[in-house]
Amino acid sequence: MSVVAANGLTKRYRDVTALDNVSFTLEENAIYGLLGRNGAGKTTLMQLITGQTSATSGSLELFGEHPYENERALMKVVFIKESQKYPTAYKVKHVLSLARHLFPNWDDDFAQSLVDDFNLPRGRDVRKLSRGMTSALGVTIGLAARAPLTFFDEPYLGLDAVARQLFYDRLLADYSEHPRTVVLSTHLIDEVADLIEHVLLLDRGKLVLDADTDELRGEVMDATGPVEAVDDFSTGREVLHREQLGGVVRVTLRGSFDNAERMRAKKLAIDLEPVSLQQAVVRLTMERKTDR
Ligand SMILES: Nc1ncnc2c1ncn2[C@@H]1O[C@H](COP(=O)(O)OP(=O)(O)OP(=O)(O)O)[C@@H](O)[C@H]1O
Repeated sequence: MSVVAANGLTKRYRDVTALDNVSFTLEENAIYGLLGRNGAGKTTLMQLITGQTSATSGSLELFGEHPYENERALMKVVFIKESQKYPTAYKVKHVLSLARHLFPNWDDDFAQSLVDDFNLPRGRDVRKLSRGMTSALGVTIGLAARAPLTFFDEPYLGLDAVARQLFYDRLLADYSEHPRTVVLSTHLIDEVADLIEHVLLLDRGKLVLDADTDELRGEVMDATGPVEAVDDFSTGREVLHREQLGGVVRVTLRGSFDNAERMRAKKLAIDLEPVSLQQAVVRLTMERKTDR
């Protein structure tokens, strides 16, 4: 059984179609990157899966059940967002004890070690935490909850680079000991590129990419060389981007590049280079734009 199964999922708000006929599954024990530009529909999708809103049409299953107002299914989920609000007059330690009661798989030792790692002041009122400390508290809860399905909706925006790296390291180490399904929604794509195994890319409500990260890396390449040779080599491949300077052109291509093809590129004096995940995502979303 898939952890999440969405079929033809659509969410409309008056004149905005936030999600448009989206179908995908989230499987057990994998780290997903939920990517897309501002307003692409990422938060809406996470809100639907976590039962915070209902779909206009389409079907959605969470652990085989309908998520809306379904406590049993939702017990298995933790959703951490950037602007997380906590009860007023709560101190950090109170938030942690609340979390201990909310999440069945909560690991208190792990939570305490994260509090130390992030230098969180246990006795401080949550309203008086800095932005970064608030993010660190969210990250601590999201990790220590060890929920079978964990969502991080950019909760680490306030974290500095060192703290973000700490988060990635702790996530990876804990995930390898306690595998679960993790969804990271982020704009810092290159930072998480080595972490995410699968990419879901939304573009204006549509799911434009649902691919394993490694496969994607192998199928999006920059080819640079003499115009005629590159144009010849591009035939049969999707051209995501093209830049020409005099007689030299660089194109971003999507397709398969086996050894024979790489040899052919070499013979044609074409320099073939894989693009970063961030670059691939930028090209894929920009290409859609010029499509319309
Ligand atoms: N409650 C709402 N009422 C009306 N429109 C909404 C509502 N929530 C979201 N939208 C619209 O739906 C679209 C998708 O928004 P969503 O927050 O899901 O995007 P996102 O990918 O999470 O964006 P970001 O990266 O900026 O956080 C946007 O056009 C947004 O304005």
